Amino acid sequence: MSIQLSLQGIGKKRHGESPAYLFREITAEVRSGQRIVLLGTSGQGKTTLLRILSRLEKPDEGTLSLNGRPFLEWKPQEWRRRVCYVAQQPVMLTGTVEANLRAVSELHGAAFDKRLAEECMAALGLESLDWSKQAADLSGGEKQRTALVRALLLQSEVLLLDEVTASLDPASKRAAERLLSDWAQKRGTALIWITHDLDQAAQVSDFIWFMDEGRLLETAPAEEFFREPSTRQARSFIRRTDSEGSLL
Ligand SMILES: Nc1ncnc2c1ncn2[C@@H]1O[C@H](COP(=O)(O)OP(=O)(O)OP(=O)(O)O)[C@@H](O)[C@H]1O
Repeated sequence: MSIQLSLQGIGKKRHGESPAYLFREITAEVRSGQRIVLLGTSGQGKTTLLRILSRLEKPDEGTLSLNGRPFLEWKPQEWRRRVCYVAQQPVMLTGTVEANLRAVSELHGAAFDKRLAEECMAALGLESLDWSKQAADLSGGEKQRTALVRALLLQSEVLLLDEVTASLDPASKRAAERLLSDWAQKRGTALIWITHDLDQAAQVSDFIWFMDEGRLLETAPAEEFFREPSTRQARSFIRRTDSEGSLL
């Protein structure tokens, strides 16, 4: 499998004048079709890291490369088409559901694949949603699923998923997990997925990245991570998360 995205010594300083780092020395590789779950307690900087990976924020240290080409050699929009960030709070554009679904292809001058959009909407239980409805009038869960489909239609090489099932009911959550895993397997899209739900993490991951104390402390095959985490911090994280259900 080819390496798609490479992170070399990525660091981000804390806001303000403080010389302290939110995280640093993040080095890892992401290969085609890998399903990676990014775990860690609140405030470790998981969202910030994903935003750096899609170039919505700049790192203070280190470099990224995509398919062997350093990030500064890519136009930001070209990069973001390939490394797509899906936020926890879906941002709906003004206009209809259909306008939202078409927005991505319009932005990138590509043909709109209506059939693919219909298939994805149906896979997420939105087959009867009226596409002429104003996106602003959708429920939270409908918005989250529509935003996910809109991102899938970009057909990026890497999808960065920030708690994208947080406002879904259990059946819709399972449907999203299935769709995204199938998507990774069939298309070779790599997924980096933040979740606080350890059952979901075990379900949707091949690899776990675990952040703590401002570092990427573990990168391990998921089965190995859950069976025998190699750091005291990860053991304690799993114990606490298991006993509390989640660590929001
Ligand atoms: N330069 C910075 N960029 C982003 N966040 C920063 C920075 N400096 C300090 N912070 C703080 O660090 C935390 C990082 O938040 P972030 O959402 O990235 O973490 P997270 O691990 O995803 O948390 P959660 O699991 O709660 O979503 C926030 O409390 C933020 O205010």
